[in-house]
Amino acid sequence: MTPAPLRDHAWLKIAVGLSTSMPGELQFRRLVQAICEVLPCDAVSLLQLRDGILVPVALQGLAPELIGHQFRPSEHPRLAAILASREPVRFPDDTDLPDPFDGWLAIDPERRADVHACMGCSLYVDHQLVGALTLDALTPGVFDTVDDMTVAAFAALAAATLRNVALLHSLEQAKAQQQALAQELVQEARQREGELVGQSPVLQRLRQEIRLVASTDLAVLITGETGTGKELVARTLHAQSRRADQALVHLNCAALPESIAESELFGHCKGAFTGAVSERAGKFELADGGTLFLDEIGELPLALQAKLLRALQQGEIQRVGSDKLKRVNVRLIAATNRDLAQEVDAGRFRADLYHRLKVYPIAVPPLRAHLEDLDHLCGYFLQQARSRLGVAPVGLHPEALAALHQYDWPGNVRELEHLLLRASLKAAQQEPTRPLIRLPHLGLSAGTLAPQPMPDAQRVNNLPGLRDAVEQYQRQLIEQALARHEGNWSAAARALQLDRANLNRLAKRLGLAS
Ligand SMILES: Nc1ncnc2c1ncn2[C@@H]1O[C@H](COP(=O)(O)OP(=O)(O)OP(=O)(O)O)[C@@H](O)[C@H]1O
Repeated sequence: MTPAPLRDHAWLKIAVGLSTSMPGELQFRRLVQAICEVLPCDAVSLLQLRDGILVPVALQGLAPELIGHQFRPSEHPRLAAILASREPVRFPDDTDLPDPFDGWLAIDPERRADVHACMGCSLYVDHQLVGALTLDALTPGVFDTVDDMTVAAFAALAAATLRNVALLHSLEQAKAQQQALAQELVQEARQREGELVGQSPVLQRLRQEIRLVASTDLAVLITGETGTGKELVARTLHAQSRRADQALVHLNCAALPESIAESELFGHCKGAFTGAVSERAGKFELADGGTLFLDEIGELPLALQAKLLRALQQGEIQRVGSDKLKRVNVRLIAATNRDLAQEVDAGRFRADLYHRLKVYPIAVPPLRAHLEDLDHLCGYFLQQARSRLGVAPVGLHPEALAALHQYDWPGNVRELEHLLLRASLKAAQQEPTRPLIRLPHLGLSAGTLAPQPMPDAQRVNNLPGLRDAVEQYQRQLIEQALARHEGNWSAAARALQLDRANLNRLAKRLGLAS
């Protein structure tokens, strides 16, 4: 066929459609319109193969309601023949094979005319069958003048359009998935947002600091011993910031094998390394608009520290395997129980990153520095334990509370939380209706208890008599034995070389048992 100027125009329109991201439906429609302009046909259909069924995605010259139909190739021999061939297929005008579009031509509103001339071409993308293009006309023999090359060129364009639209669709899906994931993280952050319990001056100051820095976008470095509540402080800070409606993305740098650390932080492209089977966003991208919480930052490998610094300085990240930079707007909160200044001196942490992170340092105090909050914290965790274990309200014997006040809490608030959970379980097992945590339930051996300081006045004026001192010593020995044998009175009696009844009597007299 000799291409006419109008026809050149049609090719151009298709090419422009392919190079833009116009909606899929529109691209398909433009394509079939252009084919009708170039070729002498009355009807064109572009069919997409979905799970073995041909589904019309664009029609020209055919009844519009056909768009909702589905065509099983096994029920339509002409379509089956088109799919079975890599070359354009022409059907003789007098073929016995029924045409799927008989009676559906739009120029025949009575739906009476049968299609006379018919041809079609299968569509392939990367050697994969993706659909079919069909051309129909009422005039017999009209396609005899159309050469295979022109039809094959249209088929290639149709296949490219199908691929283009599928690609755009999957990109949109990936974006939607990413947004859904970010939203999930926001929800999770809200659910896990605990309450910072305590009214001591130390905690009041901590709360003030959180409030002060929350309203800014400054990087915050939270330091403190393990279990002091650094993560809780980070969550509270995010919840009080203007990013509260966006994600708080948590990354524990200590649990990050060096080999995947970069991809976890910055994401990767498909094929960037073995196992990178698909494109994946990193934590930085997921936190875009929100907060990235890097826990245990002191454990981040040196090589990654340099990349993190660059991302913070430039506000741009690069997925592993990609040469494109992506702008991100992320507020960083980092936490560590290491002395980062010391790590810098030892050459294990970059000084420039350290200074960048500690724009606003917050030190979370150890529990022994705010023991005034202990009663309040106990109440809070006992209530939590009760609902977690599904038991009756759990009480705390004054002696047990006194022992908790004597302990020096190397594991801080987390240790208290776990200890009370364990003790609640033991107490509820012994007294299900009115569980009461007693000294032995705590499992604290006397050796771990710090000596209780005696008030000065008592020390001078109120020295214990011998009897009191002996009783105190007996009490201590019994408590130790009970703690060592997890509250088992018979085992404790054996360890103390007493019989069980004598131990009971003695314990009652000393106020250790009722
Ligand atoms: N003041 C507090 N009020 C209520 N709960 C607290 C408080 N401080 C800590 N907790 C609780 O103690 C547990 C440990 O806290 P968190 O995980 O925040 O500690 P961390 O300092 O981040 O520990 P690590 O350094 O080991 O990661 C959590 O369950 C937390 O909710």
